[in-house]
Amino acid sequence: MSVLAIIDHGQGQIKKSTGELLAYSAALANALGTEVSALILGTVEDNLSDLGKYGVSSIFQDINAGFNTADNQALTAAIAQFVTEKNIDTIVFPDGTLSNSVAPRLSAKLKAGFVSNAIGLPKLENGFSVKKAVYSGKAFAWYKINTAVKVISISSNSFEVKTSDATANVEAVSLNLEASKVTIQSVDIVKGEIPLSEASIVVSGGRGLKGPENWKIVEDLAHSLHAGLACSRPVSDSGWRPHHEHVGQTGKQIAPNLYIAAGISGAIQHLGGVNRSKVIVVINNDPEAPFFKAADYGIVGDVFEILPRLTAAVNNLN
Ligand SMILES: Cc1cc2nc3c(=O)[nH]c(=O)nc-3n(C[C@H](O)[C@H](O)[C@H](O)COP(=O)(O)OP(=O)(O)OC[C@H]3O[C@@H](n4cnc5c(N)ncnc54)[C@H](O)[C@@H]3O)c2cc1C
Repeated sequence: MSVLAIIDHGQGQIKKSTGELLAYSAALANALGTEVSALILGTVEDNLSDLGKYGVSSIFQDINAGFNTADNQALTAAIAQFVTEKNIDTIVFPDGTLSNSVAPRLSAKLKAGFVSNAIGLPKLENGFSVKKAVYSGKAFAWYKINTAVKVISISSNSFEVKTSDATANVEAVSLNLEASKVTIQSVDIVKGEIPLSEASIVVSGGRGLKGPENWKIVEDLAHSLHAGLACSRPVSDSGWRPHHEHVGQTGKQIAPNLYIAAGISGAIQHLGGVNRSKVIVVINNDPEAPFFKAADYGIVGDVFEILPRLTAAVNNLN
C-alpha cells in the first residue's frame, strides 16, 4: 500500500499546485500509515529536491523530454506502468489539466474509483470517503471509493500547506513512452501576462467599469500587484476583454490567494468560478450587491475612485 502524487508542469516550470499536492499526499499517507512518493514525467528547470519541504522525501523522474509534449494517453500509459510496477494503490492529482484529462483515463485503465476536486483528507473509519464541493461550491458531498486502487484529485486552496527544511531524494526512472496520437507542436503564450491558473493574485472587472476604455485602472492595479487579469462573462461577451480572461461557471475556474472583484455583481455563475479563492475583496457602489455576501473584505464605493487609490497605496509600499 502506498500513495503517489503526480506532479504537473508546463513551459519548464512545475505548477503552483505542487506544494498543496505534496503536502496533501504526505498527510494522506500518514493517515493511512503508509509511504508517499511523487512522480514527474519530463524535464523542468526547477530543483526537484527542494520539493522535500512539502513532506515528500522521494521523487521519481523520467527525464525523457518526449513526455513534455506527449499526449494525455501516453502520459496515462506511463503512469499506469509506474503504478503497477511499484504496487501503488492511491494516486493523487493536483487541480488542473492532469486532473481533467489524465486522472479519469488512469482510473479507467486501472479499474480504479476516481473522485475529483477533493477538499480535505478522506474519512478512513469506514472505508475511504472523500469530501468534495458540488453545485458550484454551494454544497458538499461525500463520495466513497470502493475499489482497491483509488484515484483522487484535489481542489486548489483546500489544504493547508506547511513547509520544513527537508529535501527530497530524486531518483531517475525509465518508463515506456508510447507514440502520441496528438503532439503539441507549439504553444503561443500571450506575452507579459500572468496565466490565470498560475496567478496568486487576480484583479477582475465587471460591467461596473462601463466600457473597455476604462480598463487601464484595472490593469494598473494588476501590474502593481503582479496579478493576473480577469473579467465577468458579459465583459468578454461584449468584446471589452479577451475570452481567456472570463471567469465563472462557463469560463475559467480559478483559486488564487487573493481575488479582487471590481464592479462585479456576484451572480452565482460568476461565483462558481472564483469561490475557491482564499481571500475575496469586492468593490461595488451598491451595498446590496450579492457579491458582498461571499466577500472577506468589501469596499462600498465607486471603482473609478477606489481602484486608483488602491494602486497608489500599493505603489507606495513597493
Ligand atoms: C448559463 C449561464 C452561465 C453564465 N456564466 C457566467 C460566467 O461564467 N461568468 C460570469 O461572470 N457570468 C456568467 N453568467 C452571467 C451572470 O449571470 C451575470 O449576468 C454576470 O456575471 C454579471 O456580470 P457583471 O457582474 O459584470 O455585471 P452586472 O450584473 O451588470 O453588475 C455590475 C455591477 O457593477 C456595480 N457597479 C456599477 N457601477 C459601479 C461603479 N462605478 N463602481 C462600483 N460598482 C459599480 C453594480 O452595482 C453591479 O453590481 C452566466 C449566465 C448564465 C445564464
